[in-house]
Amino acid sequence: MAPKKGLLQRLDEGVVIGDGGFVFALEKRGYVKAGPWTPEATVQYPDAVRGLHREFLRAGSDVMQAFTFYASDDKLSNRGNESSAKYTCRGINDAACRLAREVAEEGDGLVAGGLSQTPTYLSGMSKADTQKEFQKQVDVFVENKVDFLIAEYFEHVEEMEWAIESCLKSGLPVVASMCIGPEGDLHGITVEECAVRMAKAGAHVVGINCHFDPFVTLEGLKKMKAALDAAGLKVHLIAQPLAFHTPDAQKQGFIDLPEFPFGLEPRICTRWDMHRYAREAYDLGVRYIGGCCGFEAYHIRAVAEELAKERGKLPAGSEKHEQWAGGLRMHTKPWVRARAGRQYWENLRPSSGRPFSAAMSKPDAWGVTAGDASLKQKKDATTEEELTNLAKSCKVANGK
Ligand code: MET
Ligand SMILES: [Zn+2]
Repeated sequence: MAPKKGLLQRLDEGVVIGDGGFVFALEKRGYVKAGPWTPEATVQYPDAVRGLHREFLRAGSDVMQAFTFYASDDKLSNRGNESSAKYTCRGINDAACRLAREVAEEGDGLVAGGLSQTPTYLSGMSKADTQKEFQKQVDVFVENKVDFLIAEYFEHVEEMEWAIESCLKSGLPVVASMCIGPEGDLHGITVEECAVRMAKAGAHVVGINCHFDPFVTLEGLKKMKAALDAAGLKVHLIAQPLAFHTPDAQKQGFIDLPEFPFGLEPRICTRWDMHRYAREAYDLGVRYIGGCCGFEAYHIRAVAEELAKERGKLPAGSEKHEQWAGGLRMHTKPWVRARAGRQYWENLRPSSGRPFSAAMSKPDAWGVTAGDASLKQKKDATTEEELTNLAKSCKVANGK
């Protein structure tokens, strides 16, 4: 058997499809707790994690991202989290790598180990302290022989540069993806400068994940591309946006919207939104195209179907999904059979079914970020008194 092609060769030759949102999907299924959003499920519920990898593989994902989001030791022991003590940082990351590899081997998938932003940085601690947390995860990724590393969900380019430096020591290809939009990072660095700094730090692929919808994300990527081209920096681009519409989000993205995280459902993108996203991303020159929170397997399948010509194949999951609603030709009712075509779904404006819902919300906009005292993290659980004080500043809870 020919050896597997690596990430960079695949990107040079064509398009690579990423996976979808693990913490969000597994939270809904009952295996991840919203709040800490840590991935101890790799040890507690390996079947659930394995099953989700399989769904994405069947939908067309070329990459199995090991479920190591927020699996730095400091996050696993933040605000009363007992996952570090119970399962250990090493145990959770190691199990994640094994599960991803197991499923990747069932197809032609690549395995990525992932780092994300840390409470250590958010608390204003040093580069050495922050990199110590990264190193614990990178060591496990190297031992498990992952195919590449992905530093994702960073909202400050400074912490991202530190993560890239830690990743590069492994000798593996490094993907760097920030959760920022067209307005740039949370310390006021423009999206253009973030891209240039990630590339200069040595990342092989740079871009954006999470926090914004596919189309806002692509606006950010357009700016990144222009800045990279102007600086003569040759790197590939990655997009892994939300599957929620966020036209009203500000700098801090969807976590600032009042519906985050338990009332976002009316904003979910359709599979047809994802066709448009995949096409626009490809046309912009993005070659690593995937998803983040809210992306389920059918969203990834839509990306794979839109890019079927470019990839020379359809995903296995298309067995149960004829292109452009073709399966509806088998429907019993004539008005539903009439919908068996591309034009119908491209012209549809779906309604929300909620008569008193507005199209947009007002973000919370507390305006604090790393360096602010209110963002200092701690190991102790949040107290009742702290909660009561926080609720006083909360508009929705006070009926405003
Ligand atoms: N790759 C991570 C996941 O899907 C990214 C989460 S962003 C909050 O869980
Ligand atoms: Zn996300």
